[in-house]
Amino acid sequence: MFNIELKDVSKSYGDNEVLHDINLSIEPGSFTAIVGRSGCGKSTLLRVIAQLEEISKGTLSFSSNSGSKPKIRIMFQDDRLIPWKSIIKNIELGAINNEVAEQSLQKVGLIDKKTDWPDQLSGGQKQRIALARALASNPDILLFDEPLGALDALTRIEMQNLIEGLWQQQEFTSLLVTHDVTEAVRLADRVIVIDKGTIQLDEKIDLPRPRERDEKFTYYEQKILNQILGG
Ligand SMILES: Nc1ncnc2c1ncn2[C@@H]1O[C@H](COP(=O)(O)OP(=O)(O)OP(=O)(O)O)[C@@H](O)[C@H]1O
Repeated sequence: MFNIELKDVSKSYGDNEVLHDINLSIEPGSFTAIVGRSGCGKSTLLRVIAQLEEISKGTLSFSSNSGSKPKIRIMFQDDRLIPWKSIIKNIELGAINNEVAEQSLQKVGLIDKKTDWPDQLSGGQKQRIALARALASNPDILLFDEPLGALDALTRIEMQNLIEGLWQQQEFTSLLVTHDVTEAVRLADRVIVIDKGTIQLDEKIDLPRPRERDEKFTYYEQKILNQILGG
């Protein structure tokens, strides 16, 4: 299990400094949500952690007892399935073998779709397949870049429950970028609010699971929303 450590991390695109001196330590197996206004740098932070972007300043490190490198997977708003491969073949791309791919498909409840083509599935089903593909590789760290943003409200809640359940089972470290504060409070142990490339609020969510939208839940929602809107 890996600790993710960012020290004084900045990221610029030309003259545009998108992240400024970010200091962040993320514990192994934790679930962190990153929220903030559009364009505040959420996705950039995720891509930096995924090492899809080079940082301009500071250090990013992953520490563990084993000394090995973490396996990091990322899930996007679009499913990124390969249209000319069947569902099971898509999942096998992430899996060690066929058996693991089938288990993963079972976990997301779509084993009966294994010989279908991506085009034959709904948007919600395709996102479940994308999740199955990411999980089939048994990642240490799973990054979610607004993966539920295009789904209808009911499918979204179903997916949230699925992600929560699988995270509890497989114990990977989760980082979720979302616009939806309710989603962040429902899923995360910790919610980070970013504005203008810096961390404005780092809130521990101290609620039992599964979470109910009770008084304490709405307290967190309101506090986080106020920070985003007022910050
Ligand atoms: N590849 C890039 N080249 C240049 N500028 C970029 C690049 N990627 C992002 N940016 C800029 O960095 C800033 C932050 O973008 P980012 O995608 O991280 O924001 P975000 O908070 O995820 O936004 P949204 O919620 O709208 O997805 C924006 O001003 C954006 O234009």
